[in-house]
Amino acid sequence: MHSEDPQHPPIDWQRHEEELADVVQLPLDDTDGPVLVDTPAAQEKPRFGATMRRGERRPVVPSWLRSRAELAYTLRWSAGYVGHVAAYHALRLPKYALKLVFRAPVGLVKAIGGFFRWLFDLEGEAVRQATVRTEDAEAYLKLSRQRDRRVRWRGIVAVFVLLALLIGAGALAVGPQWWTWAVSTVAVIVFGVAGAPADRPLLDTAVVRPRVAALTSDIVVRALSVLGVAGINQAIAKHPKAIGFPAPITRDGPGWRADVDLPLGVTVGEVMDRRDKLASGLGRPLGCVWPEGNADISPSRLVLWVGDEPMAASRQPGWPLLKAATVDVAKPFPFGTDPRGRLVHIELPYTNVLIGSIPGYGKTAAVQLPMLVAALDPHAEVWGYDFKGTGGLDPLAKVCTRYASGMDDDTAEAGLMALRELRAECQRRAAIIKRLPKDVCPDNKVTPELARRIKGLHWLVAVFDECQDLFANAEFGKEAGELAEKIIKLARALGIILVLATQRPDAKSLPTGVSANVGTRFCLRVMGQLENDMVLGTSSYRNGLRATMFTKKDKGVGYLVGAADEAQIVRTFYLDGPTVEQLVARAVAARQAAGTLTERPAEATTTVRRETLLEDTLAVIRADEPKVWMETLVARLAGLRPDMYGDLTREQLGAALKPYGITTTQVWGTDPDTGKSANRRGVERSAISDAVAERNRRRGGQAA
Ligand SMILES: Nc1ncnc2c1ncn2[C@@H]1O[C@H](COP(=O)(O)OP(=O)(O)OP(=O)(O)O)[C@@H](O)[C@H]1O
Repeated sequence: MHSEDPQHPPIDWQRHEEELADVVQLPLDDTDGPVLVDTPAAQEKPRFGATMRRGERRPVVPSWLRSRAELAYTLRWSAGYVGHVAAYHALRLPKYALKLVFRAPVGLVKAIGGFFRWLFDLEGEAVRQATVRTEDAEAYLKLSRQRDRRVRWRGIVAVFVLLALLIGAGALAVGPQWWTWAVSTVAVIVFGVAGAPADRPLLDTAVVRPRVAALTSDIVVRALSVLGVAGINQAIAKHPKAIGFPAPITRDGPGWRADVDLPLGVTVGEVMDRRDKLASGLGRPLGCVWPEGNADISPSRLVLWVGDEPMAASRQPGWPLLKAATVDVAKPFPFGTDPRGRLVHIELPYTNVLIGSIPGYGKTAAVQLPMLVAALDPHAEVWGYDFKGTGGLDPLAKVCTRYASGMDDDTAEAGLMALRELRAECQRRAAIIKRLPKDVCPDNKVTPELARRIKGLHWLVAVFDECQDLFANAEFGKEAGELAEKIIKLARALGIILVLATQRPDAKSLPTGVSANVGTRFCLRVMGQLENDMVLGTSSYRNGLRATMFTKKDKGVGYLVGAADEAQIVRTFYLDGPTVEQLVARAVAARQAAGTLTERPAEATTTVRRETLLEDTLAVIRADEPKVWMETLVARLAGLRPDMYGDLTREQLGAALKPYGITTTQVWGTDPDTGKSANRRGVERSAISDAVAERNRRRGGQAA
């Protein structure tokens, strides 16, 4: 009913209510009586402008045109497709020519037959015969007259055609030879095509396209109704159109996209939980069916994308940085592709990265990507720690300033030392930034410009793969967790990027202070809500981000949160061993050219065993020696354990002792070979005995 209709003036609710109150003595005081809740004002539709403002604007330029990489990929694909089809048919040209030659006589006979049928109007013959059989004289006369008329004018046309053909033939006879060839070729092609059997086309099939059924609203509704979600079934039983489609189902990349409004009270999470049933209802492989939520609109808005082929099986383009000579860490880098085949980028500056999954689903492969990006930037520093010791990151060791791999306490301790160093590095960097003038560093943070220009503020990417083995370590875990939390909170603005990967994201193996403060999260397949929420953030599971829906085949496929406004499903780029080695070789070359490879402290390659180094050093210093030169220590250690310390240099020993807080000082002493006294680098015995005591105290405390 229209409110301006003079027949139906707007209802005066106020008056009715007052009248009603007079009759039934309704209390009108709204504090202690029923209130009229559905007021006319509330029933009004929102004004045009308000709804327009909330409307979702479709992108003007399609996504594949907006991204340079995607445009390049689409153009490359199109060129490749056209090239393939052209080459395929070019090779078969002789075969096609032969086919045409053999088919041309049949085509000629067909053409002549057709011509005579047309000339004598033979199509109508059957009807004329029928009128003879039924002895319908009038109809027969009509048809015969029509036939005579037709045959007359068709005969005249035929005479002209024949004349034209004769003149043509004459011209060919007197014209140059190539005319004859040209006309014969055209005639063979035309009659060859006309003579082709209907079931055997002339051209072979250059590209076999997989046949996939289109997605329709009926199919979607049917699939949703077999999920066993009570809310959906009841709503459909009451009203067959209870499931709404706010936008037409469209082709989106290599698949279909359906925007679906689930019935009231049903959430997208309930559908995502039953992704396998949904796939079965749609009659598609599981890897093709990707339900997503759009919580900005409503928890019941489902965006269903159904791919033509399973995501894990579809061909992924190569990593776009495969050919790059150098890379800039400050720029977003391609991390993977989404189900629609579009590139997904992540940024490293000002964020930390957490990657989690059950074993064997692509954590190490995912961790390698930011590591390689940092490695390919000759001015960035990379640290790598692998606490499971399977050697997944070994190929990258060459470009790491610090690297350790192993599942022993040594590696865990090295990890702890690295975290202590990172903490100290944070303080150093903060001090540098504080000293910088405000116009150079207005936001008190490392900018790409500062990272490039100022020594000590370069990007530092520190990777801790299988970090659960560090954080759950009985001896070093607690301190490591506390340090990691502090670093994560501090380091973002200071150019330090922590990348953590874990296969056991629970409170013990991943301190909540760490998991709560990471900016970029990538969750591959996990088994439960707890792990899911530890990696993706609290309430993620409830909000429909469920990495539990990934199946056995979804290797390298996970939810990426924090890289864009919305969570994205991403399949990471997978680089095999030889490819990684190639990239590392290129990174090494770039670093050599830039003179940054030499920055690696000798400690990174040393084979010094940390657990005995302190004790061994203390053992070779006599109790009456307060200070000892480094070279004396190196010589004595080599004498103590030649196989272990035989190749040890002063620099390596210094670097190996540094993480324990032992620094070298000037020591006055006498050279035993020359008898001359001199001031050289050395260490104090007390520093070493303090470090041993501190270590024993820690171990004792842990054991207690
Ligand atoms: N993006 C990807 N695409 C395809 N396959 C992948 C991808 N990422 C990983 N895989 C496959 O998964 C396997 C396991 O990967 P990876 O070693 O990185 O897993 P992980 O989670 O680190 O395992 P673990 O916890 O045992 O160390 C790889 O060997 C590879 O075959």
